Amino acid sequence: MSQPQREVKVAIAGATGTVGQRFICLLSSHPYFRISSLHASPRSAGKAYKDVVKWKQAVRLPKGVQDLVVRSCDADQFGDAEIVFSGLDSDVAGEVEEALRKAEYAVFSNAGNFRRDPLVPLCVPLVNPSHFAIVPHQKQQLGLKKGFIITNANCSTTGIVVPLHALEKAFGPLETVMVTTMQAISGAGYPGVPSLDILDNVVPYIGKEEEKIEWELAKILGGLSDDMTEFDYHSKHPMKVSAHCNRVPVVDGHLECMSIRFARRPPPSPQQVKDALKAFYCEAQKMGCPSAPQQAIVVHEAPDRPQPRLDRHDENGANVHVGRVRECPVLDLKLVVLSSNVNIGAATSSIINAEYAIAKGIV
Ligand SMILES: NC(=O)C1=CN([C@@H]2O[C@H](COP(=O)(O)OP(=O)(O)OC[C@H]3O[C@@H](n4cnc5c(N)ncnc54)[C@H](OP(=O)(O)O)[C@@H]3O)[C@@H](O)[C@H]2O)C=CC1
Ligand SMILES: N[C@@H](CC(=O)OP(=O)(O)O)C(=O)O
Repeated sequence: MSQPQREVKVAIAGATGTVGQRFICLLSSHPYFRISSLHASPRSAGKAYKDVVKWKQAVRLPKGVQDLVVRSCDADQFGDAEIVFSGLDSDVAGEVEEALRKAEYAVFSNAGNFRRDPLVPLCVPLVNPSHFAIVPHQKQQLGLKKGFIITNANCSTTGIVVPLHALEKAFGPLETVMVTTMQAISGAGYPGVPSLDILDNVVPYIGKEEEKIEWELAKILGGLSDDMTEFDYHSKHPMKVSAHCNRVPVVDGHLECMSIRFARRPPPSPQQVKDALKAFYCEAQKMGCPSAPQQAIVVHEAPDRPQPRLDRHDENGANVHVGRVRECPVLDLKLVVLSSNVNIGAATSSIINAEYAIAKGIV
């Protein structure tokens, strides 16, 4: 590919939030996406972006957006944008995204509202952009010409599904996945978890998170029916998944410890697994999506890596880091995964999804 011959106007809904701010950072230097409007709640609408945002990024607020007047999320406020990136709170994302789709916008969402919808792809761009093939059916069912919704996954799901997919590609289906997460506080948005709850502490509960991981993996790792109208949810090889989710006092970067069992006997060795993870090269890379990482999975040999503070900024947070690959005395294999929850776990995934959709002529 695959650079389009034109600039593509994009709007950001939820532009003032944690994910919205990442969208602004990433899109401000994008080769062909151009931010045309910013949208947030009625509390922010009508005011200059710089006056309403609580900017928490470690780079300056880009000049091009400072004075943009924030608009509401009513569909008639999105003008001539072709794509809407949504970092909306899930309390409002359902209604807003539905209205935007109906108004013929291509919506790439981080919110959980449509992930289980049988017409909507749940796409981690390093894993299953092949699911975009259901989009014509989504449009046809709803009587739309251009409007559709594509979501990305929960951020903890995203980190682990990349190596799990690489392992399924190399060694066949997985039978069991057990994962314990240590999730950064930025995952809870802003202001998020009160400092008196999280400092000097670990909170062993994140509402609905375990159920999301346990459900989302099967949709992402599964395929599509031959006629491209239904997801198969990995039903030929049912996979048992169990998750424990914890909030830890780290700003960005979710660390996840995982044990897995393969269907195949004997299972691959740790060395074979490391080789397969290093060799993993995905469709978004092949298509030349500008925001895709060079190395999708970085494998560490040092016994104390990956770590959030040291590894979350690699390739602008667009890749996934794996370490401590070793045999598991209960299942087959265990390893540690680190991913940037605000980048590949959120904004970067939506942006690569949109780049891929453009490369495939879906937008
Ligand atoms: N943080 C993360 O790591 C990840 C987050 N997500 C998902 O992404 C979405 C955004 O998360 P995050 O950025 O953390 O959340 P934040 O709470 O930081 O931001 C929420 C955004 O939604 C806007 N909003 C709130 N209420 C309304 C309303 N009534 N009408 C219109 N806009 C409204 C806010 O605008 P205003 O400032 O005006 O109130 C703000 O821009 C959520 O659905 C979340 O589940 C997914 C993966 C990872
Ligand atoms: N719940 C995640 C972030 C998130 O917003 O996930 P979801 O998009 O599934 O609601 C976390 O706290 O780290």
